[in-house]
Amino acid sequence: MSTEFLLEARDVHRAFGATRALRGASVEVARSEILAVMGPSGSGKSTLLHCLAGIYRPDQEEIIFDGTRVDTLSEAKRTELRRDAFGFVFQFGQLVPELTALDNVALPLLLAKTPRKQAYAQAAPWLERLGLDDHATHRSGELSGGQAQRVALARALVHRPRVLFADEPTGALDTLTGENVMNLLVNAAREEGITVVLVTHDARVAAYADREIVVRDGRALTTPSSAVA
Ligand SMILES: Nc1ncnc2c1ncn2[C@@H]1O[C@H](COP(=O)(O)OP(=O)(O)OP(=O)(O)O)[C@@H](O)[C@H]1O
Repeated sequence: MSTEFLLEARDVHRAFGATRALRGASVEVARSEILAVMGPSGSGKSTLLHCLAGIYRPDQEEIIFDGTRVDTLSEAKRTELRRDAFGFVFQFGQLVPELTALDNVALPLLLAKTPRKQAYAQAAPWLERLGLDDHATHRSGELSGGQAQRVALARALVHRPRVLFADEPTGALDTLTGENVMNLLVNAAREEGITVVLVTHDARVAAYADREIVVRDGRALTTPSSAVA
């Protein structure tokens, strides 16, 4: 099995009842690449991200991560893979509002049974790195949208994932705040060599990526120009 790419979808199909969200989507993501996934609303972008991330199991064909078939793994193994190798940033609602910013960042490590002291020692520098050290003890429900998204980013990166999956990470933010979050996301990914799959509607956000693909009618097209027809 080829390990040239870190992550691949090969001819992936996925339906929800009568809705055929993916109809033979194929995509290859190189190591340390930042890939933007664009396309119209309802075209299958989020479904593709969920399949690549081992959240949804495709109805047909393959997802391969680092040379291993993900779609045939047990639910428990896919959960383990997501926890250990992947990080996630979504548009909304990822933080536990009652917990402080620092607790939220430490949470994935605590859930992975990292000793408490070590988890907090690992989490604190991420808040600092994302310009949030003054907000470490604030409850996340009290943060602004941009601050909350930076905490979510710190939480997604704290265990040094191999792949960061970001689904409209700036979708709820104003332009300037969104740019700030994207700069932090891209810089952190480049410094850590983390591969990024970034779903976005916004061409300005996609411009941060190394490459973009367009999803249309459940299939992935490799260049925007080929999507026009
Ligand atoms: N959990 C689900 N249950 C039922 N239908 C779903 C589900 N998830 C997605 N769909 C349907 O599958 C199709 C593709 O949805 P998906 O969310 O992947 O598109 P998208 O390109 O990410 O859209 P958007 O840009 O609007 O978020 C849509 O018709 C959607 O309604």
